[in-house]
Amino acid sequence: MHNNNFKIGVNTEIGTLRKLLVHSPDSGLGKVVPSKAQDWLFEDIVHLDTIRKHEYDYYIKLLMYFLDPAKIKGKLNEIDAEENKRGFFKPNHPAFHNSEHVIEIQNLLADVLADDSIRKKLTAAVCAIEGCTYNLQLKLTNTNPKELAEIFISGSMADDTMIFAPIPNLIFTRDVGTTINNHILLNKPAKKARVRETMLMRYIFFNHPFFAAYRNNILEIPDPTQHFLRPGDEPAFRTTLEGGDVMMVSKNHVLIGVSERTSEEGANEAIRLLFENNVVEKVTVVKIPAKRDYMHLDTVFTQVKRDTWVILHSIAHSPKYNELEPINFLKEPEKLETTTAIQFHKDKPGQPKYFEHVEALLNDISQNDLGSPTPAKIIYSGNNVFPYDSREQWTDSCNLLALKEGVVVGYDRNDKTVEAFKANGFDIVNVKDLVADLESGKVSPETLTDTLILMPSAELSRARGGFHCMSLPILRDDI
Ligand SMILES: NC(=O)NCCC[C@H](N)C(=O)O
Repeated sequence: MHNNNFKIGVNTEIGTLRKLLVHSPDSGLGKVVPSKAQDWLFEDIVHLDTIRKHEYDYYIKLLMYFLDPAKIKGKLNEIDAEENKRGFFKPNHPAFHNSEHVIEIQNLLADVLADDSIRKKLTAAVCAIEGCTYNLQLKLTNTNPKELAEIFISGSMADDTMIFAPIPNLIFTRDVGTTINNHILLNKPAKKARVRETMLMRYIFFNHPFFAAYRNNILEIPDPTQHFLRPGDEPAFRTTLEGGDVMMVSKNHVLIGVSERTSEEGANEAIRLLFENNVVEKVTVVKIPAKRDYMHLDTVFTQVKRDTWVILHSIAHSPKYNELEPINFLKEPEKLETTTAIQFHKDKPGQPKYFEHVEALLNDISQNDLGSPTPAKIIYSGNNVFPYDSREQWTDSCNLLALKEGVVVGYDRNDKTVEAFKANGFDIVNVKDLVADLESGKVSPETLTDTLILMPSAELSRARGGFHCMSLPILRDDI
């Protein structure tokens, strides 16, 4: 059924993207109610038709021109025709694109569920975490795999009856795992709303034929034994790690954010696994303030080119405090908004290296890991002008996806950040114009350089994640 030459391999954040996992907004996003929006980690309720037709579909089109042009080039009019009812974008529709480069998770799940034994096990597991009745479990076990995949993700039966909560954050595929060279590090979510996603992904990675050759390369973070012995639900010592906190910056070097979502314990386990399995030689832990605004490392910076990064200034350089102010003697150091970068080397246990600030780390990656002859250029969120710096970071100005080195995808709403890109010599294009030019042949993915592609964002940004979050790269070219 599938191509046996399926390869995975990512060793930078910016090499030309060849394959990624995505999930298009499913009906579950249209079921988020105001009273649950925060619990389900959405900032607001979203309008399903708009988020799909007027926002996310453009992302799929763009990805197709770059990663799988044969599926789209010359066919755009037909794909967009009213009478085709977006079939190209709907996983269970006969006209669905079924790309093996822009890979829809719901379809991988359906493939895995076609196996009777896996369907039984996974249905039992989902029913256990969602507290379903045994009768419902039997009914689900006997449901057609494609329909069942949709139910597991949306939380609703085909007749629209809700049987459990949706998992609307599955659109943020970044967070479920990370490709590190030819290994996959699975997440261990901090938030309850993301637990079912993780379980579905575990079954996919361990059972889908695409990943058959890599089964021994899947790294799972265990809980330490003493975890079970602690009284109560002690959140302070939980071992958690979410993919948005992991960045594969160069062949031998991974960044791990310790954040609202990834704990020190989670980072510790990940480092141990990466070193024991000889996956990389260096891991740098970047500790950022644990707050909702920052959530994951990729919400405060991402890489654009080997010598260019976009970052929130207060993360790049921890705010300077007036040491005469009493407040600095009253607060615990960790409650101050400081950010630290600590590098661990596989061959130098117990001898971490400290960076003066995050910008120094980024410069070290650009020059020493990636061979940039000139120091790193830093583009700041909101052009580093108050209050646009934090406003635009909140709407993902720092959360860009590189389609290739220098060509990045971001939201159209972060005006000051866009100005900063322009000032740094980047072309700014609107995705609608770009898609038209890619279709007509006026522009080609190969010739595009130094460009920020602006995407419509009014609804997507309410879900609190950008295109870095909405992508799980599994194959990139070396740079
Ligand atoms: N890597 C990311 O920062 N992902 C964004 C996740 C947004 C989602 N609403 C969440 O809070 O988990």
